[in-house]
Amino acid sequence: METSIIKSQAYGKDRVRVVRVVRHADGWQEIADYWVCCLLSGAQFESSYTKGDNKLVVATDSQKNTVYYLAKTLPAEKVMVPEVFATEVASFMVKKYAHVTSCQVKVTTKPWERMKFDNKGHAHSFYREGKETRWTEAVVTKTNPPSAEQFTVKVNSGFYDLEVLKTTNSSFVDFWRDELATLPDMPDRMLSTKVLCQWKYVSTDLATLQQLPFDAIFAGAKRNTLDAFANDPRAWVHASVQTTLYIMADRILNDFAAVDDVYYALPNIHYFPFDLSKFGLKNLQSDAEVYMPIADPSGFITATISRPSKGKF
Ligand SMILES: O=c1[nH]c(=O)c2[nH]c(=O)[nH]c2[nH]1
Repeated sequence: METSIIKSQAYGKDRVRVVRVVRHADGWQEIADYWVCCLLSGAQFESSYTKGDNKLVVATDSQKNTVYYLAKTLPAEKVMVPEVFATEVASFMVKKYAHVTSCQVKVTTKPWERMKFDNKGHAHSFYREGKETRWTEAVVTKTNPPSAEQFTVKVNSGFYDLEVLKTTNSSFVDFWRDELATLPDMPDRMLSTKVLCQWKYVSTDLATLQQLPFDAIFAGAKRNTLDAFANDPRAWVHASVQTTLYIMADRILNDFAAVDDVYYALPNIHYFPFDLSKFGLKNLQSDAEVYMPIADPSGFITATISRPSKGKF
């Protein structure tokens, strides 16, 4: 039997999630958010496939570290443009390793749009354009069945998948400490969530209910969500996602008398600063510029907020 030959090979790390923040002295911040795939090839890697010989194998873990290392050490303008960053990573690999003859780097990005208030771009708050879905559900119930004379109308409206992110002005400190608590205080952190917001209208009069300015209330709920997230003066550094949630809902209830209560579900999508201290680089706490977003698990903060007269039940 003929021994099989390798016709082609390439190996590396896929879906390296790297986020780079550029913080300007005047408070203006920029963000790049990438999925990176880095693959190495070279004839000398053949023995790792055919002979179990790892001596020349640059671990895929090291390739991942290199992506974060370069995101930190390259000048910002070489990181913020995907094409430039891809060529930088690929050329770094072929220059550093004599036995690497080719490096293929794919960078996929989903841009964060800068939030705008009064037509002015916000310094550090972003959203993903056009991602959210508007949604509604109506339930009409007879009060004295089978009579169709009287009924109540309940309408739930809302939106989900509104993705927002702020690169600063969020914190989480002074939480419960015991032997199971390992999270350090975070006086300034990245905050990102995918908002689900839902509100309720209740009426016994269909015609009156149908006159409500549903489109304006939807727009107002979204505006309040973004504005509370980015700007609310009650807490420029929101103490927690819980506080942010309460402020968002409170603003909607204040703006729209027709809204009975507001429910939010806010996943706290974690972006952890990547620890580069092994490479002599400071990237933790106030030095954080390069982050690793974590798909799972996320925090998950929920609450239904109503006016005081409504009580708790
Ligand atoms: O805003 C937050 N609320 C929490 O309850 C919590 N828990 C945690 O680990 N991080 C955070 N952040």
